[in-house]
Amino acid sequence: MAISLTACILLLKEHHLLKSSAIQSEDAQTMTGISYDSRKVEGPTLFFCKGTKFRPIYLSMARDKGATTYVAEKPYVEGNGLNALIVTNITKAMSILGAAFYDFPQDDLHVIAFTGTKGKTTSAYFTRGILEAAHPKHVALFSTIDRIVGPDPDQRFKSDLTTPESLDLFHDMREAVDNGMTHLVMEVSSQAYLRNRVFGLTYDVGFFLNISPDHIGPNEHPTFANYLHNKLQLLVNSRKVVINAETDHFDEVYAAARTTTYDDSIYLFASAGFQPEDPTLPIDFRFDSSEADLETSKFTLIPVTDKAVELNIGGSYSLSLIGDYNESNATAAIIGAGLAGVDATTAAAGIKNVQIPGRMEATNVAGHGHVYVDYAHNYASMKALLSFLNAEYNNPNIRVVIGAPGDKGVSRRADFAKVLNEYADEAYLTTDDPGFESADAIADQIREGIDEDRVQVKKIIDRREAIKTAIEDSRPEDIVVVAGKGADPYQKVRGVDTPWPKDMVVVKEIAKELAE
Ligand SMILES: CC(=O)N[C@H]1[C@@H](OP(=O)(O)OP(=O)(O)OC[C@H]2O[C@@H](n3ccc(=O)[nH]c3=O)[C@H](O)[C@@H]2O)O[C@H](CO)[C@@H](O)[C@@H]1O[C@H](C)C(=O)N[C@@H](C)C(=O)N[C@H](CCC(=O)O)C(=O)O
Ligand SMILES: Nc1ncnc2c1ncn2[C@@H]1O[C@H](COP(=O)(O)OP(=O)(O)OP(=O)(O)O)[C@@H](O)[C@H]1O
Repeated sequence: MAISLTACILLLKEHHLLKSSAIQSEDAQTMTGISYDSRKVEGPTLFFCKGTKFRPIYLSMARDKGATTYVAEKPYVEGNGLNALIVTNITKAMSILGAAFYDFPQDDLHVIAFTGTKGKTTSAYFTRGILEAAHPKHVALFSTIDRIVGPDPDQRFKSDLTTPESLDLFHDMREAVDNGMTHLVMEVSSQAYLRNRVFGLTYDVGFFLNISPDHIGPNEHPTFANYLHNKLQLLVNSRKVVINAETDHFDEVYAAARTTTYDDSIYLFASAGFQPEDPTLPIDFRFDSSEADLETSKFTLIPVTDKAVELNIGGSYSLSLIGDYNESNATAAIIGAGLAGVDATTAAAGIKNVQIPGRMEATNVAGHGHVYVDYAHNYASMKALLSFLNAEYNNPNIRVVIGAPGDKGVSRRADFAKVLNEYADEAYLTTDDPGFESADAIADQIREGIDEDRVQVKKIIDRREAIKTAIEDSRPEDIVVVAGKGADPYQKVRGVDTPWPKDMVVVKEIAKELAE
Protein backbone atom coordinates (compact mmCIF):
# COMPACT_ATOMS: atom_id res chain seq x y z
CA MET A 1 0.00 0.00 0.00
CA ALA A 2 1.21 3.50 -0.72
CA ILE A 3 0.07 7.05 -1.29
CA SER A 4 1.73 9.91 -3.13
CA LEU A 5 2.10 13.40 -1.77
CA THR A 6 0.26 14.72 -4.83
CA ALA A 7 -2.71 12.43 -4.11
CA CYS A 8 -2.77 13.60 -0.48
CA ILE A 9 -2.85 17.25 -1.52
CA LEU A 10 -5.55 16.67 -4.13
CA LEU A 11 -7.75 14.69 -1.72
CA LEU A 12 -7.39 17.24 1.07
CA LYS A 13 -8.22 20.07 -1.35
CA GLU A 14 -11.21 18.17 -2.72
CA HIS A 15 -12.60 17.87 0.81
CA HIS A 16 -11.75 21.49 1.67
CA LEU A 17 -9.46 20.33 4.45
CA LEU A 18 -6.10 21.76 3.34
CA LYS A 19 -5.08 25.05 4.99
CA SER A 20 -1.50 25.13 3.71
CA SER A 21 1.33 22.90 2.64
CA ALA A 22 5.11 23.11 2.84
CA ILE A 23 6.94 20.73 0.54
CA GLN A 24 10.51 20.16 1.69
CA SER A 25 11.74 17.17 -0.14
CA GLU A 26 11.17 16.50 -3.82
CA ASP A 27 12.48 12.95 -3.52
CA ALA A 28 10.08 11.95 -0.72
CA GLN A 29 6.91 11.95 -2.74
CA THR A 30 5.56 8.48 -1.98
CA MET A 31 4.70 7.14 1.46
CA THR A 32 4.55 3.39 2.04
CA GLY A 33 3.38 3.70 5.65
CA ILE A 34 0.61 5.63 7.41
CA SER A 35 0.29 6.13 11.18
CA TYR A 36 -0.96 8.28 14.06
CA ASP A 37 1.38 6.54 16.48
CA SER A 38 5.12 7.32 16.43
CA ARG A 39 5.84 3.93 18.00
CA LYS A 40 4.53 2.22 14.90
CA VAL A 41 6.34 4.29 12.25
CA GLU A 42 8.65 2.35 9.93
CA GLY A 43 10.22 3.93 6.85
CA PRO A 44 8.63 6.57 4.58
CA THR A 45 5.42 7.28 6.47
CA LEU A 46 2.56 9.75 6.40
CA PHE A 47 2.28 10.73 10.08
CA PHE A 48 -0.75 12.33 11.75
CA CYS A 49 -0.36 14.58 14.78
CA LYS A 50 -3.66 13.94 16.54
CA GLY A 51 -5.19 13.50 19.95
CA THR A 52 -5.63 15.30 23.23
CA LYS A 53 -2.54 13.57 24.59
CA PHE A 54 -0.41 14.25 21.50
CA ARG A 55 3.07 15.63 22.31
CA PRO A 56 5.36 17.26 19.66
CA ILE A 57 8.10 14.85 20.68
CA TYR A 58 6.05 12.10 19.01
CA LEU A 59 6.58 13.90 15.71
CA SER A 60 10.35 13.99 16.33
CA MET A 61 10.22 10.27 17.04
CA ALA A 62 8.22 9.66 13.87
CA ARG A 63 10.72 11.68 11.84
CA ASP A 64 13.64 9.73 13.34
CA LYS A 65 11.94 6.49 12.32
CA GLY A 66 11.50 7.56 8.70
CA ALA A 67 8.30 9.61 8.44
CA THR A 68 8.59 11.94 5.44
CA THR A 69 5.33 13.92 5.69
CA TYR A 70 3.22 15.02 8.61
CA VAL A 71 -0.39 16.13 8.76
CA ALA A 72 -1.42 18.44 11.61
CA GLU A 73 -3.73 21.30 12.46
CA LYS A 74 -0.72 23.60 13.03
CA PRO A 75 2.95 23.55 12.01
CA TYR A 76 5.49 22.07 14.46
CA VAL A 77 9.20 22.91 14.58
CA GLU A 78 9.75 19.23 15.35
CA GLY A 79 8.54 18.63 11.77
CA ASN A 80 11.27 20.76 10.19
CA GLY A 81 12.72 18.93 7.20
CA LEU A 82 9.47 17.01 6.61
CA ASN A 83 6.71 17.84 4.17
CA ALA A 84 3.90 19.49 6.12
CA LEU A 85 0.20 19.32 5.31
CA ILE A 86 -1.67 21.69 7.60
CA VAL A 87 -5.36 20.90 7.74
CA THR A 88 -8.52 22.33 9.23
CA ASN A 89 -9.53 19.05 10.86
CA ILE A 90 -7.01 16.34 11.61
CA THR A 91 -9.42 13.44 12.19
CA LYS A 92 -11.35 14.14 8.99
CA ALA A 93 -8.07 14.35 7.06
CA MET A 94 -6.97 11.06 8.60
CA SER A 95 -10.11 9.26 7.49
CA ILE A 96 -10.00 10.62 3.93
CA LEU A 97 -6.30 9.82 3.47
CA GLY A 98 -6.60 6.49 5.29
CA ALA A 99 -9.30 5.28 2.89
CA ALA A 100 -7.12 6.29 -0.09
CA PHE A 101 -3.94 4.73 1.38
CA TYR A 102 -5.70 1.37 1.78
CA ASP A 103 -7.23 1.77 -1.70
CA PHE A 104 -10.87 2.11 -0.68
CA PRO A 105 -11.45 -1.45 0.63
CA GLN A 106 -15.10 -0.63 1.42
CA ASP A 107 -15.81 -0.69 -2.32
CA ASP A 108 -15.12 -4.46 -2.32
CA LEU A 109 -17.34 -5.25 0.66
CA HIS A 110 -21.08 -5.29 1.25
CA VAL A 111 -21.09 -3.19 4.41
CA ILE A 112 -23.90 -3.47 6.98
CA ALA A 113 -23.68 -1.01 9.87
CA PHE A 114 -25.56 -0.83 13.18
CA THR A 115 -26.03 2.05 15.54
CA GLY A 116 -28.20 2.27 18.64
CA THR A 117 -27.75 2.71 22.37
CA LYS A 118 -28.39 -0.99 22.90
CA GLY A 119 -28.31 -4.09 20.74
CA LYS A 120 -25.53 -3.20 18.28
CA THR A 121 -23.27 -6.11 19.20
CA THR A 122 -26.15 -8.57 19.45
CA SER A 123 -27.64 -7.56 16.10
CA ALA A 124 -24.21 -7.59 14.46
CA TYR A 125 -23.52 -11.14 15.71
CA PHE A 126 -26.97 -12.30 14.59
CA THR A 127 -26.42 -10.78 11.14
CA ARG A 128 -23.02 -12.36 10.80
CA GLY A 129 -24.45 -15.72 11.91
CA ILE A 130 -27.01 -15.57 9.10
CA LEU A 131 -24.62 -14.28 6.44
CA GLU A 132 -22.08 -16.97 7.34
CA ALA A 133 -24.78 -19.58 6.74
CA ALA A 134 -25.21 -18.13 3.25
CA HIS A 135 -21.54 -17.31 2.54
CA PRO A 136 -19.39 -19.48 4.81
CA LYS A 137 -16.01 -17.97 5.72
CA HIS A 138 -16.71 -14.75 3.83
CA VAL A 139 -18.16 -12.48 6.49
CA ALA A 140 -16.04 -10.02 8.46
CA LEU A 141 -17.20 -8.51 11.77
CA PHE A 142 -16.05 -5.34 13.53
CA SER A 143 -17.71 -5.39 16.95
CA THR A 144 -17.13 -4.20 20.50
CA ILE A 145 -16.02 -7.71 21.41
CA ASP A 146 -13.82 -8.72 18.53
CA ARG A 147 -12.80 -8.03 14.98
CA ILE A 148 -12.88 -10.85 12.47
CA VAL A 149 -10.93 -10.08 9.30
CA GLY A 150 -10.63 -13.56 7.83
CA PRO A 151 -11.70 -17.19 8.16
CA ASP A 152 -8.71 -18.40 10.21
CA PRO A 153 -8.49 -18.26 14.02
CA ASP A 154 -5.48 -15.93 13.84
CA GLN A 155 -7.57 -13.49 11.81
CA ARG A 156 -9.78 -12.80 14.81
CA PHE A 157 -8.71 -10.46 17.63
CA LYS A 158 -10.09 -8.51 20.60
CA SER A 159 -11.35 -5.00 19.91
CA ASP A 160 -10.09 -2.00 21.83
CA LEU A 161 -12.89 0.28 20.64
CA THR A 162 -16.38 -0.42 19.30
CA THR A 163 -15.52 1.47 16.12
CA PRO A 164 -11.78 1.77 15.62
CA GLU A 165 -9.78 4.84 14.66
CA SER A 166 -10.15 5.50 10.90
CA LEU A 167 -6.66 4.29 9.98
CA ASP A 168 -7.24 1.03 11.86
CA LEU A 169 -10.68 0.69 10.35
CA PHE A 170 -9.48 0.98 6.75
CA HIS A 171 -6.45 -1.19 7.53
CA ASP A 172 -8.71 -3.96 8.86
CA MET A 173 -11.12 -3.59 5.95
CA ARG A 174 -8.19 -4.02 3.55
CA GLU A 175 -7.10 -7.17 5.43
CA ALA A 176 -10.64 -8.49 5.23
CA VAL A 177 -10.81 -7.94 1.47
CA ASP A 178 -7.36 -9.47 0.94
CA ASN A 179 -8.48 -12.48 3.03
CA GLY A 180 -11.41 -13.04 0.68
CA MET A 181 -14.18 -11.50 2.78
CA THR A 182 -17.14 -10.27 0.74
CA HIS A 183 -19.36 -8.91 3.53
CA LEU A 184 -18.65 -6.77 6.58
CA VAL A 185 -20.97 -6.33 9.55
CA MET A 186 -19.89 -3.47 11.79
CA GLU A 187 -21.00 -1.48 14.80
CA VAL A 188 -20.81 2.28 14.54
CA SER A 189 -20.73 4.14 17.84
CA SER A 190 -21.85 7.76 18.12
CA GLN A 191 -18.33 8.47 19.34
CA ALA A 192 -17.06 7.28 15.96
CA TYR A 193 -18.97 10.12 14.29
CA LEU A 194 -18.03 12.64 16.97
CA ARG A 195 -14.37 11.76 16.40
CA ASN A 196 -14.62 11.41 12.59
CA ARG A 197 -13.49 7.78 12.68
CA VAL A 198 -15.89 6.98 9.83
CA PHE A 199 -15.80 10.34 8.05
CA GLY A 200 -16.50 9.81 4.34
CA LEU A 201 -17.45 6.14 4.77
CA THR A 202 -20.78 5.01 3.33
CA TYR A 203 -22.68 1.78 4.02
CA ASP A 204 -24.84 -0.47 1.89
CA VAL A 205 -27.32 -0.77 4.76
CA GLY A 206 -27.49 1.26 7.96
CA PHE A 207 -29.60 0.39 11.02
CA PHE A 208 -30.95 2.64 13.72
CA LEU A 209 -31.96 0.36 16.60
CA ASN A 210 -32.84 2.69 19.46
CA ILE A 211 -31.67 5.66 21.49
CA SER A 212 -31.80 6.47 25.18
CA PRO A 213 -29.69 8.82 27.31
CA ASP A 214 -26.14 7.44 27.68
CA HIS A 215 -22.57 8.37 26.78
CA ILE A 216 -23.04 11.95 27.92
CA GLY A 217 -20.26 13.56 29.91
CA PRO A 218 -16.52 14.26 29.84
CA ASN A 219 -14.75 12.50 26.91
CA GLU A 220 -18.10 11.65 25.33
CA HIS A 221 -21.06 13.76 24.18
CA PRO A 222 -21.70 17.19 25.72
CA THR A 223 -25.50 16.83 25.46
CA PHE A 224 -28.18 14.33 24.47
CA ALA A 225 -28.86 16.41 21.33
CA ASN A 226 -25.22 15.96 20.33
CA TYR A 227 -25.47 12.19 21.00
CA LEU A 228 -28.58 11.89 18.82
CA HIS A 229 -27.10 14.09 16.09
CA ASN A 230 -24.02 11.89 15.84
CA LYS A 231 -26.06 8.69 15.76
CA LEU A 232 -28.22 10.09 12.95
CA GLN A 233 -25.16 10.50 10.74
CA LEU A 234 -25.18 6.76 10.10
CA LEU A 235 -28.53 7.07 8.32
CA VAL A 236 -27.36 9.98 6.22
CA ASN A 237 -24.43 7.85 5.04
CA SER A 238 -26.36 4.65 4.22
CA ARG A 239 -27.77 3.69 0.83
CA LYS A 240 -30.54 1.65 2.44
CA VAL A 241 -31.84 2.33 5.91
CA VAL A 242 -33.65 0.17 8.47
CA ILE A 243 -35.25 1.80 11.49
CA ASN A 244 -36.87 0.37 14.60
CA ALA A 245 -40.19 2.27 14.53
CA GLU A 246 -40.42 1.84 18.32
CA THR A 247 -37.32 3.88 19.03
CA ASP A 248 -37.58 7.02 21.12
CA HIS A 249 -37.17 10.16 18.97
CA PHE A 250 -38.57 8.24 16.01
CA ASP A 251 -39.74 11.40 14.21
CA GLU A 252 -36.25 12.92 14.18
CA VAL A 253 -34.70 9.60 13.16
CA TYR A 254 -37.16 9.05 10.31
CA ALA A 255 -36.80 12.64 9.13
CA ALA A 256 -32.99 12.29 9.01
CA ALA A 257 -33.32 9.14 6.92
CA ARG A 258 -35.81 10.73 4.53
CA THR A 259 -33.63 13.77 3.83
CA THR A 260 -31.08 11.60 2.03
CA THR A 261 -32.83 8.31 1.20
CA TYR A 262 -35.86 7.58 -0.98
CA ASP A 263 -38.80 5.96 0.79
CA ASP A 264 -38.38 2.77 -1.23
CA SER A 265 -34.97 2.27 0.41
CA ILE A 266 -36.19 2.87 3.96
CA TYR A 267 -37.53 -0.11 5.92
CA LEU A 268 -39.36 0.18 9.22
CA PHE A 269 -39.98 -2.61 11.70
CA ALA A 270 -41.90 -2.94 14.98
CA SER A 271 -43.42 -5.54 17.28
CA ALA A 272 -46.90 -6.82 16.40
CA GLY A 273 -48.67 -4.86 19.11
CA PHE A 274 -47.01 -1.51 18.51
CA GLN A 275 -49.35 1.36 17.57
CA PRO A 276 -47.47 4.27 15.96
CA GLU A 277 -48.68 7.79 16.70
CA ASP A 278 -49.33 8.19 12.98
CA PRO A 279 -51.50 5.21 11.96
CA THR A 280 -50.50 5.68 8.27
CA LEU A 281 -46.82 5.08 9.06
CA PRO A 282 -45.69 2.41 6.55
CA ILE A 283 -44.27 -0.23 8.89
CA ASP A 284 -42.74 -2.86 6.60
CA PHE A 285 -42.19 -5.69 9.06
CA ARG A 286 -43.86 -6.77 12.28
CA PHE A 287 -42.47 -9.41 14.63
CA ASP A 288 -44.88 -11.40 16.72
CA SER A 289 -43.53 -13.19 19.76
CA SER A 290 -44.86 -16.70 20.27
CA GLU A 291 -42.50 -17.71 23.09
CA ALA A 292 -39.84 -15.78 25.00
CA ASP A 293 -38.89 -17.84 28.02
CA LEU A 294 -35.73 -19.01 29.75
CA GLU A 295 -34.96 -21.65 27.12
CA THR A 296 -35.64 -19.99 23.82
CA SER A 297 -37.29 -17.13 21.96
CA LYS A 298 -39.64 -17.94 19.12
CA PHE A 299 -41.30 -15.36 16.92
CA THR A 300 -42.85 -14.85 13.52
CA LEU A 301 -41.58 -12.20 11.14
CA ILE A 302 -44.47 -10.79 9.15
CA PRO A 303 -43.80 -8.76 6.00
CA VAL A 304 -46.51 -6.12 5.68
CA THR A 305 -45.68 -3.96 2.66
CA ASP A 306 -44.95 -5.07 -0.91
CA LYS A 307 -41.29 -4.22 -0.64
CA ALA A 308 -41.06 -6.27 2.55
CA VAL A 309 -42.75 -9.28 0.92
CA GLU A 310 -40.22 -9.11 -1.94
CA LEU A 311 -37.36 -9.89 0.46
CA ASN A 312 -38.67 -13.42 1.11
CA ILE A 313 -37.76 -13.49 4.79
CA GLY A 314 -41.18 -13.83 6.40
CA GLY A 315 -41.71 -16.88 8.64
CA SER A 316 -40.92 -18.48 12.00
CA TYR A 317 -37.64 -17.95 13.78
CA SER A 318 -36.14 -19.34 16.94
CA LEU A 319 -33.21 -17.96 18.98
CA SER A 320 -31.06 -19.62 21.58
CA LEU A 321 -30.09 -16.23 23.05
CA ILE A 322 -32.82 -15.54 25.59
CA GLY A 323 -34.23 -12.10 26.51
CA ASP A 324 -37.40 -10.81 24.84
CA TYR A 325 -35.57 -7.69 23.56
CA ASN A 326 -33.42 -9.98 21.42
CA GLU A 327 -36.41 -10.59 19.14
CA SER A 328 -36.14 -6.96 18.06
CA ASN A 329 -32.37 -7.33 17.52
CA ALA A 330 -32.98 -10.54 15.56
CA THR A 331 -35.63 -8.89 13.38
CA ALA A 332 -33.13 -6.19 12.44
CA ALA A 333 -30.52 -8.82 11.62
CA ILE A 334 -32.89 -10.85 9.46
CA ILE A 335 -33.90 -7.75 7.49
CA GLY A 336 -30.21 -6.90 7.02
CA ALA A 337 -29.51 -10.38 5.73
CA GLY A 338 -32.62 -10.25 3.53
CA LEU A 339 -31.37 -7.03 1.95
CA ALA A 340 -28.13 -8.88 1.20
CA GLY A 341 -30.12 -11.55 -0.66
CA VAL A 342 -30.51 -14.25 2.02
CA ASP A 343 -33.84 -16.13 2.15
CA ALA A 344 -35.97 -17.15 5.16
CA THR A 345 -34.77 -20.76 5.36
CA THR A 346 -31.10 -19.79 5.42
CA ALA A 347 -31.79 -16.94 7.82
CA ALA A 348 -33.63 -19.23 10.26
CA ALA A 349 -30.83 -21.80 10.16
CA GLY A 350 -28.13 -19.13 10.55
CA ILE A 351 -29.60 -17.30 13.52
CA LYS A 352 -30.93 -20.11 15.68
CA ASN A 353 -27.71 -21.11 17.43
CA VAL A 354 -25.99 -17.74 17.69
CA GLN A 355 -24.60 -17.09 21.18
CA ILE A 356 -22.74 -13.94 22.14
CA PRO A 357 -19.94 -13.80 24.71
CA GLY A 358 -21.07 -12.03 27.89
CA ARG A 359 -24.71 -11.73 26.84
CA MET A 360 -27.14 -13.75 28.99
CA GLU A 361 -24.60 -16.34 30.10
CA ALA A 362 -26.34 -18.45 32.74
CA THR A 363 -25.48 -21.08 35.34
CA ASN A 364 -27.05 -22.58 38.46
CA VAL A 365 -24.95 -22.82 41.63
CA ALA A 366 -25.82 -25.90 43.68
CA GLY A 367 -27.64 -24.89 46.85
CA HIS A 368 -27.76 -21.25 45.71
CA GLY A 369 -29.45 -19.18 43.01
CA HIS A 370 -29.55 -18.94 39.23
CA VAL A 371 -26.69 -16.72 38.12
CA TYR A 372 -26.75 -14.55 34.98
CA VAL A 373 -23.72 -12.72 33.63
CA ASP A 374 -24.72 -9.96 31.26
CA TYR A 375 -23.14 -6.92 29.64
CA ALA A 376 -26.08 -4.64 30.57
CA HIS A 377 -24.47 -1.40 31.68
CA ASN A 378 -26.90 1.46 31.26
CA TYR A 379 -30.46 2.20 32.31
CA ALA A 380 -32.19 0.84 29.18
CA SER A 381 -30.29 -2.44 29.12
CA MET A 382 -30.53 -3.02 32.88
CA LYS A 383 -34.26 -2.38 32.73
CA ALA A 384 -34.68 -4.72 29.74
CA LEU A 385 -32.68 -7.44 31.47
CA LEU A 386 -34.18 -7.17 34.97
CA SER A 387 -37.76 -6.80 33.78
CA PHE A 388 -37.37 -9.91 31.59
CA LEU A 389 -35.96 -11.98 34.48
CA ASN A 390 -38.52 -10.57 36.90
CA ALA A 391 -41.37 -11.63 34.61
CA GLU A 392 -39.91 -15.04 33.71
CA TYR A 393 -39.19 -16.04 37.30
CA ASN A 394 -42.44 -14.52 38.54
CA ASN A 395 -41.15 -11.73 40.74
CA PRO A 396 -38.18 -13.50 42.33
CA ASN A 397 -35.68 -12.11 44.81
CA ILE A 398 -33.13 -10.36 42.56
CA ARG A 399 -29.58 -9.72 43.73
CA VAL A 400 -27.50 -7.49 41.46
CA VAL A 401 -23.71 -7.17 41.49
CA ILE A 402 -22.97 -3.85 39.86
CA GLY A 403 -20.45 -1.01 39.56
CA ALA A 404 -20.14 1.94 37.20
CA PRO A 405 -17.16 2.95 35.07
CA GLY A 406 -14.93 5.89 35.87
CA ASP A 407 -14.09 8.79 33.53
CA LYS A 408 -17.23 8.39 31.44
CA GLY A 409 -20.99 7.78 31.48
CA VAL A 410 -21.39 9.59 34.81
CA SER A 411 -25.19 9.62 34.44
CA ARG A 412 -25.19 5.82 34.72
CA ARG A 413 -24.57 6.06 38.45
CA ALA A 414 -27.96 7.66 39.13
CA ASP A 415 -29.57 5.49 36.44
CA PHE A 416 -28.36 2.28 38.09
CA ALA A 417 -29.81 3.42 41.41
CA LYS A 418 -33.13 4.05 39.66
CA VAL A 419 -33.29 0.64 38.00
CA LEU A 420 -32.18 -1.09 41.22
CA ASN A 421 -35.02 0.68 43.07
CA GLU A 422 -37.42 -0.64 40.42
CA TYR A 423 -36.34 -4.29 40.28
CA ALA A 424 -33.63 -5.35 42.76
CA ASP A 425 -33.94 -6.64 46.29
CA GLU A 426 -30.21 -6.64 47.09
CA ALA A 427 -27.45 -4.59 45.46
CA TYR A 428 -23.76 -5.47 45.76
CA LEU A 429 -21.91 -2.31 44.78
CA THR A 430 -18.47 -3.03 43.40
CA THR A 431 -15.74 -2.16 40.89
CA ASP A 432 -16.26 -1.84 37.13
CA ASP A 433 -13.50 -0.13 35.10
CA PRO A 434 -12.88 2.72 37.57
CA GLY A 435 -10.16 4.28 35.40
CA PHE A 436 -8.72 7.32 37.12
CA GLU A 437 -11.61 7.59 39.60
CA SER A 438 -12.07 5.83 42.93
CA ALA A 439 -14.27 2.72 42.69
CA ASP A 440 -15.29 3.36 46.28
CA ALA A 441 -16.47 6.90 45.50
CA ILE A 442 -18.35 5.68 42.41
CA ALA A 443 -20.12 3.05 44.53
CA ASP A 444 -21.10 5.77 47.01
CA GLN A 445 -22.55 7.84 44.17
CA ILE A 446 -24.69 4.90 43.05
CA ARG A 447 -25.73 4.32 46.66
CA GLU A 448 -26.89 7.94 47.06
CA GLY A 449 -29.80 7.26 44.69
CA ILE A 450 -30.81 3.88 46.15
CA ASP A 451 -33.90 3.70 48.32
CA GLU A 452 -32.43 1.57 51.11
CA ASP A 453 -35.85 0.92 52.60
CA ARG A 454 -36.57 -1.03 49.46
CA VAL A 455 -33.13 -2.37 48.37
CA GLN A 456 -30.53 -3.80 50.76
CA VAL A 457 -27.07 -2.53 49.87
CA LYS A 458 -23.64 -4.06 50.44
CA LYS A 459 -20.57 -2.20 49.23
CA ILE A 460 -17.80 -4.70 48.42
CA ILE A 461 -15.20 -3.07 46.21
CA ASP A 462 -13.32 -6.29 45.39
CA ARG A 463 -15.43 -7.58 42.47
CA ARG A 464 -14.65 -11.22 43.15
CA GLU A 465 -15.71 -10.86 46.79
CA ALA A 466 -18.88 -9.05 45.74
CA ILE A 467 -19.83 -11.85 43.34
CA LYS A 468 -19.01 -14.46 46.00
CA THR A 469 -21.09 -12.74 48.67
CA ALA A 470 -24.08 -12.35 46.33
CA ILE A 471 -23.96 -16.05 45.45
CA GLU A 472 -23.46 -17.11 49.08
CA ASP A 473 -26.39 -14.94 50.16
CA SER A 474 -28.68 -16.37 47.48
CA ARG A 475 -31.25 -19.11 48.02
CA PRO A 476 -31.99 -21.64 45.25
CA GLU A 477 -35.04 -19.70 44.06
CA ASP A 478 -33.14 -16.37 43.85
CA ILE A 479 -31.64 -14.68 40.82
CA VAL A 480 -28.12 -13.28 40.93
CA VAL A 481 -27.29 -10.86 38.11
CA VAL A 482 -23.62 -10.03 37.60
CA ALA A 483 -23.94 -6.95 35.44
CA GLY A 484 -21.78 -4.64 33.43
CA LYS A 485 -18.69 -6.47 32.24
CA GLY A 486 -20.09 -9.41 30.31
CA ALA A 487 -17.06 -11.23 28.89
CA ASP A 488 -14.59 -8.33 29.34
CA PRO A 489 -11.21 -9.85 30.16
CA TYR A 490 -9.85 -6.78 31.97
CA GLN A 491 -10.58 -3.96 34.40
CA LYS A 492 -9.49 -0.47 33.31
CA VAL A 493 -7.59 0.92 36.30
CA ARG A 494 -5.58 4.19 36.09
CA GLY A 495 -4.91 3.85 32.37
CA VAL A 496 -3.95 0.18 32.57
CA ASP A 497 -6.00 -2.75 31.30
CA THR A 498 -5.63 -5.00 34.35
CA PRO A 499 -6.40 -8.64 33.47
CA TRP A 500 -9.72 -9.94 34.82
CA PRO A 501 -10.67 -13.62 34.43
CA LYS A 502 -14.18 -12.68 33.08
CA ASP A 503 -17.27 -12.70 35.28
CA MET A 504 -18.53 -16.17 34.30
CA VAL A 505 -15.13 -17.72 34.99
CA VAL A 506 -15.20 -16.14 38.46
CA VAL A 507 -18.76 -17.37 39.03
CA LYS A 508 -17.77 -20.92 38.10
CA GLU A 509 -14.69 -20.82 40.36
CA ILE A 510 -16.87 -19.68 43.25
CA ALA A 511 -19.45 -22.37 42.49
CA LYS A 512 -16.67 -24.96 42.66
CA GLU A 513 -15.35 -23.58 45.96
CA LEU A 514 -18.85 -23.66 47.46
CA ALA A 515 -19.34 -27.25 46.33
CA GLU A 516 -16.10 -28.44 48.00
C1 LIG B 1 -12.46 10.32 23.90
C2 LIG B 1 -11.98 9.35 22.86
O1 LIG B 1 -12.76 8.70 22.20
N1 LIG B 1 -10.66 9.25 22.76
C3 LIG B 1 -10.06 8.32 21.79
C4 LIG B 1 -9.03 9.07 20.96
O2 LIG B 1 -8.17 9.71 21.83
P1 LIG B 1 -7.38 10.97 21.31
O3 LIG B 1 -7.63 11.24 19.86
O4 LIG B 1 -7.56 12.08 22.26
O5 LIG B 1 -5.98 10.33 21.33
P2 LIG B 1 -4.97 10.26 22.49
O6 LIG B 1 -4.83 8.83 22.82
O7 LIG B 1 -5.20 11.26 23.55
O8 LIG B 1 -3.77 10.87 21.62
C5 LIG B 1 -2.47 10.58 21.79
C6 LIG B 1 -1.88 10.45 20.40
O9 LIG B 1 -0.48 10.37 20.54
C7 LIG B 1 -0.02 9.24 19.86
N2 LIG B 1 1.20 8.74 20.51
C8 LIG B 1 1.16 8.36 21.82
C9 LIG B 1 2.33 7.88 22.42
C10 LIG B 1 3.54 7.81 21.67
O10 LIG B 1 4.59 7.41 22.14
N3 LIG B 1 3.49 8.21 20.37
C11 LIG B 1 2.36 8.68 19.78
O11 LIG B 1 2.38 9.02 18.61
C12 LIG B 1 -1.17 8.26 19.93
O12 LIG B 1 -1.09 7.30 18.91
C13 LIG B 1 -2.36 9.20 19.73
O13 LIG B 1 -2.60 9.45 18.37
O14 LIG B 1 -8.33 8.17 20.12
C14 LIG B 1 -7.69 7.08 20.81
C15 LIG B 1 -7.06 6.18 19.75
O15 LIG B 1 -6.19 6.91 18.97
C16 LIG B 1 -8.72 6.28 21.56
O16 LIG B 1 -8.07 5.22 22.27
C17 LIG B 1 -9.45 7.17 22.54
O17 LIG B 1 -10.53 6.40 23.08
C18 LIG B 1 -10.69 6.45 24.50
C19 LIG B 1 -9.67 5.55 25.18
C20 LIG B 1 -12.11 5.95 24.83
O18 LIG B 1 -12.35 5.41 25.90
N4 LIG B 1 -13.05 6.14 23.98
C21 LIG B 1 -14.44 5.73 24.22
C22 LIG B 1 -15.23 6.86 24.85
C23 LIG B 1 -15.08 5.34 22.89
O19 LIG B 1 -14.61 5.72 21.83
N5 LIG B 1 -16.14 4.57 22.97
C24 LIG B 1 -16.91 4.18 21.81
C25 LIG B 1 -18.10 3.31 22.24
C26 LIG B 1 -19.17 4.12 22.86
C27 LIG B 1 -20.48 3.31 22.79
O20 LIG B 1 -20.56 2.22 23.44
O21 LIG B 1 -21.40 3.73 22.09
C28 LIG B 1 -16.10 3.27 20.86
O22 LIG B 1 -16.33 3.38 19.63
O23 LIG B 1 -15.37 2.41 21.37
N1 LIG C 1 -32.68 -4.05 21.98
C1 LIG C 1 -32.31 -3.95 23.25
N2 LIG C 1 -32.98 -3.14 24.11
C2 LIG C 1 -32.60 -3.03 25.41
N3 LIG C 1 -31.56 -3.71 25.95
C3 LIG C 1 -30.87 -4.52 25.14
C4 LIG C 1 -31.21 -4.68 23.76
N4 LIG C 1 -30.33 -5.55 23.20
C5 LIG C 1 -29.49 -5.90 24.18
N5 LIG C 1 -29.80 -5.31 25.35
C6 LIG C 1 -29.09 -5.37 26.65
O1 LIG C 1 -27.91 -4.59 26.48
C7 LIG C 1 -26.74 -5.37 26.71
C8 LIG C 1 -25.70 -5.01 25.69
O2 LIG C 1 -26.18 -5.44 24.41
P1 LIG C 1 -25.27 -5.22 23.14
O3 LIG C 1 -23.87 -5.53 23.50
O4 LIG C 1 -25.89 -5.92 22.00
O5 LIG C 1 -25.44 -3.64 22.95
P2 LIG C 1 -24.43 -2.58 22.35
O6 LIG C 1 -25.29 -1.56 21.68
O7 LIG C 1 -23.43 -3.23 21.50
O8 LIG C 1 -23.78 -2.00 23.67
P3 LIG C 1 -22.43 -1.08 23.86
O9 LIG C 1 -22.54 0.10 22.97
O10 LIG C 1 -22.51 -0.69 25.28
O11 LIG C 1 -21.27 -1.95 23.52
C9 LIG C 1 -27.19 -6.81 26.62
O12 LIG C 1 -26.34 -7.62 27.39
C10 LIG C 1 -28.62 -6.74 27.11
O13 LIG C 1 -28.65 -6.76 28.51
